[in-house]
Amino acid sequence: MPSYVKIVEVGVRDGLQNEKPMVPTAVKIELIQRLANSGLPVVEATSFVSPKWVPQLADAKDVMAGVRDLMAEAKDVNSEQRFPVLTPNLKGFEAAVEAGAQEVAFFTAASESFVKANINCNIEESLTRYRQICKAAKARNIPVRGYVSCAIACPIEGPMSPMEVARVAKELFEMGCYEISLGDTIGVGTPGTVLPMLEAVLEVVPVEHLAVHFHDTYGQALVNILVALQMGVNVVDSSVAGLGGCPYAKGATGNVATEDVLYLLNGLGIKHNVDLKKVMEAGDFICNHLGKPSGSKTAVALSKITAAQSKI
Ligand SMILES: CC(C)(COP(=O)([O-])OP(=O)([O-])OC[C@H]1O[C@@H](n2cnc3c(N)ncnc32)[C@H](O)[C@@H]1OP(=O)([O-])[O-])[C@@H](O)C(=O)NCCC(=O)NCCSC(=O)C[C@@](C)(O)CC(=O)[O-]
Repeated sequence: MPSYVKIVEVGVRDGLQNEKPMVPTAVKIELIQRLANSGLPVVEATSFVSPKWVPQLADAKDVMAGVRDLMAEAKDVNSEQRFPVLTPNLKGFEAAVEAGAQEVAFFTAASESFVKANINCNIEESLTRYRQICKAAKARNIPVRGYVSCAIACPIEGPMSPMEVARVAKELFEMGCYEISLGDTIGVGTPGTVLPMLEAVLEVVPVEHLAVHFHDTYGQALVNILVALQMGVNVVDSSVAGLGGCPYAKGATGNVATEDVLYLLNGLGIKHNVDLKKVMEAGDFICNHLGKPSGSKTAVALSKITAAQSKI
């Protein structure tokens, strides 16, 4: 089991990208600010994707204007805090760099159908695009993270082969990604499927370069995270208040809630350097704005205790 886990907060990007009503840019920036203030080491800020494909993130450039101030503050206090953005092609990468991004991430999948539906190309074409981004990023000293979606199953094709997940992860690692995030995009995995997938990937990518990204559709995310931790993975993606979903899988819920992951890590005595209370406050802020209840069981339980205590 690792002694420290790095949480990659993806709620502002992965969570909000699925929200239909437009969230004002100022709300997104305040959410990023609140999450950064909780001590989260990585807060994914937005995506430089086509606004026709993801209208909610059409304000990426303006969001980054707010993030630039946070990056300056982080530098002032000598913090390693990072605010990566998603870039699906060279056009997105150039726009992200121009907007001040200091780290980027790109995303492919183990499923041909999902890659086609998500970025309108096949897996090999996506890898070719990403080699171009890696080259451009290396020239500017910009770290690059890679996602493999459908690491367990695809909403269109069904169960995925662990060998194919490993093949794509290896390609991303070899082209220069410092971290590969394995996504159970539709949250169908259990330890029975997560274990063989991780075993296959660990054959080709060193564990210190892996992250896990579980959606919680069937309530299996925490147990899957535990399996990953037991295998030595120490980077976990999560989303404040469990925001999110998958546009291609009806009923798929958001990422595992950051608050729930923190509660698990506290119980295991694993260090994370994040203030759970401040993450809960950030969750309240965005849930109030969206008019939705929190998807975090921990946040709901702890809020009830606090409310009960305030009545005594
Ligand atoms: C990749 C494309 C752009 C291909 O989309 P396309 O339609 O094939 O692109 P194209 O190259 O043919 O260009 C069409 C138009 O898009 C523009 N365009 C082209 N590129 C960009 C760009 N970067 N930024 C802004 N605009 C762009 C381009 O300029 C042109 O504009 P027009 O001439 O028609 O006005 C599109 O499919 C796309 O943006 N997809 C993004 C989908 C997405 O963001 N999905 C969610 C993220 S993945 C995810 O959530 C999973 C993850 C990571 O969380 C892990 C997990 O849970 O599994």
